[in-house]
Amino acid sequence: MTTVIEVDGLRCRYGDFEAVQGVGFAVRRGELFALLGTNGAGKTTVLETVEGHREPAGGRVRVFGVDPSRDRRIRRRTGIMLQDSGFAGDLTVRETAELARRMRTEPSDVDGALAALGLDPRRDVRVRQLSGGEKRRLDLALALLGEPELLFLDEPTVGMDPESRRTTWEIVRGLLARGTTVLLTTHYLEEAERLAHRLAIMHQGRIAVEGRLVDVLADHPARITFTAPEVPLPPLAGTATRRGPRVEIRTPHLQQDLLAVLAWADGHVDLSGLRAHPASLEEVFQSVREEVPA
Ligand SMILES: Nc1ncnc2c1ncn2[C@@H]1O[C@H](COP(=O)(O)OP(=O)(O)OP(=O)(O)O)[C@@H](O)[C@H]1O
Repeated sequence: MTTVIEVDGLRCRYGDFEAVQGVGFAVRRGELFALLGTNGAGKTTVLETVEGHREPAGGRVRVFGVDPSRDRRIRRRTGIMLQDSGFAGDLTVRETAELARRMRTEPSDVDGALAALGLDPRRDVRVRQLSGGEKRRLDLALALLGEPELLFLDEPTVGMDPESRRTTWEIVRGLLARGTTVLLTTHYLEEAERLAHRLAIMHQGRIAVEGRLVDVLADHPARITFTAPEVPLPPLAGTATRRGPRVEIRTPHLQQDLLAVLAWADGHVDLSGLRAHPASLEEVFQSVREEVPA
């Protein structure tokens, strides 16, 4: 499968401060790679470098096989959804899209892009009168002009209501199905869970966790919880903690420990409220925040 983005040993500095300290990942064609992270982890810096807006202090970045900071030709093949498109607020939606179209070198269907984002009824409204969610949809419509092969989405659904967010996810899924490659940064873990083929969690300039969601979750302890009388528990692969009658078992072997608990309880102990959960992305994120020393 073709690799669209290759990042290897990337280092970025702001003066003496090394904001990105040896980051590497690859994104294949048609794949959505989500870059998650704690505040100030370095996501935006990585994104800007891959977009070609920033030169690395070290390491190597290739987009469509070339250095994005030196070879501008790849810009025709990419779309960038900025945090704020920066167009004048007194232009209408249609005028803004038309202006953005003229800045692209290849033909673009302005009306199609606005319709795809449900902005048709708002085409004659001034941009400053749009809601926050409508502005984000306009930013996405502008990024889609020219039908880019590679799309950079920086916090695409901030300010959107749940319905607009779902519509945006549908649009992104449609783009992926047509082979578009997407690099996404988001603070919404659910967004990454729903869209990402693979993801990375950054913390303090480094990637702490990377992989497919199922693999990332499988690498973290699952939880078994129940309420039971205070009798000794069976031998377990995981670690059990008790708070009164409430028992929580954190285990790398969910099936094995669940079977052990069920066999132990069988016919003797009432396990009220028994629940078994694989790790959630929220828990993985939390453990990254806690485990990597500052
Ligand atoms: N222009 C700058 N000058 C100095 N330091 C900067 C500059 N821009 C970013 N930084 C610092 O670099 C680090 C990484 O910033 P970056 O914006 O890439 O992180 P982020 O992961 O996108 O954060 P957030 O999720 O909070 O937006 C942070 O510590 C930030 O304070």
